[in-house]
Amino acid sequence: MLPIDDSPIVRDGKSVILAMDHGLEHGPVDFEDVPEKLDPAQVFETATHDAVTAIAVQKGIAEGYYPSYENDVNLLVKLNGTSNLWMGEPDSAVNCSVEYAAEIGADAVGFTVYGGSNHEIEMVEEFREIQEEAREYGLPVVMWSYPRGQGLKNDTKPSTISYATRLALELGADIAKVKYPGSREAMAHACRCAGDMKVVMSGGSKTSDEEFLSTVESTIRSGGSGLAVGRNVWQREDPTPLLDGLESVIYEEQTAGAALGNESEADATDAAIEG
Ligand SMILES: O=P(O)(O)OC[C@H]1O[C@](O)(COP(=O)(O)O)[C@@H](O)[C@@H]1O
Repeated sequence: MLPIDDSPIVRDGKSVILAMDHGLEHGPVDFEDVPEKLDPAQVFETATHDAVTAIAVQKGIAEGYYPSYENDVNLLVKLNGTSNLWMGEPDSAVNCSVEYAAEIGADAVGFTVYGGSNHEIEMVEEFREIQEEAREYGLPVVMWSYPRGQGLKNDTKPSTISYATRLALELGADIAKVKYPGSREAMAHACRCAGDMKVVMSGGSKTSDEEFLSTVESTIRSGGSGLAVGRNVWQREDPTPLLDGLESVIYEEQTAGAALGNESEADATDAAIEG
């Protein structure tokens, strides 16, 4: 892994990567409740919030919208992706090279590996190529480490998530993005399995502010380095209050309760120290 604390996608050792590749991965259905967010410029605007250290998008969105925001946001280009129209074993087509991502201004690259899929072997070979090329450009590599496929039905089981972080470490990722395994203990184990590599939590479908910030707090207390989140942020009509909360929980290590204004600053600090 690279020493990436000086990378623009890291702030005080932590990251909040705003993911917006859902139009490809899930389709326009994810935008049904917030049709105005179909305009990528709106999500780039959200990414200008101080809490956000990078926006993660596919090549086409990067080409079209990053030039207007290059002074205000850091860019993570996702190098592979699959649509929900694909009905086969989990796989992800490589649709952008590291060289092209660097050319259009990427500060980092992202790549999905579905460990356990029938396509794991090819995906890992593709990851080798992009990881080594990214080293030449000095670009951090974020692995969307999502074990799934064949017999792997529950992709958030603690043993699956700790395997996901370890797999990312062993294959040379700089940050592993994994689903939350359901408890602080399980997340702490997954982080230990990652050695010194950073682990960020994947956001998941939209939940309440309370539930989401509590899970994020648990991730930070477990040794996690932040999150890569999409729907929980941009599916909110006004994402700013939640991003303010994420800033408190992730960078200031406040409790979720304090971030939501439900407990005093002193209580929050005490809890953070004890935690
Ligand atoms: O494959 P899944 O689990 O449906 O989710 C894929 C999506 O989740 C992410 O990894 C994270 O986004 P969310 O925070 O909205 O879950 C996206 O980058 C991606 O589009």
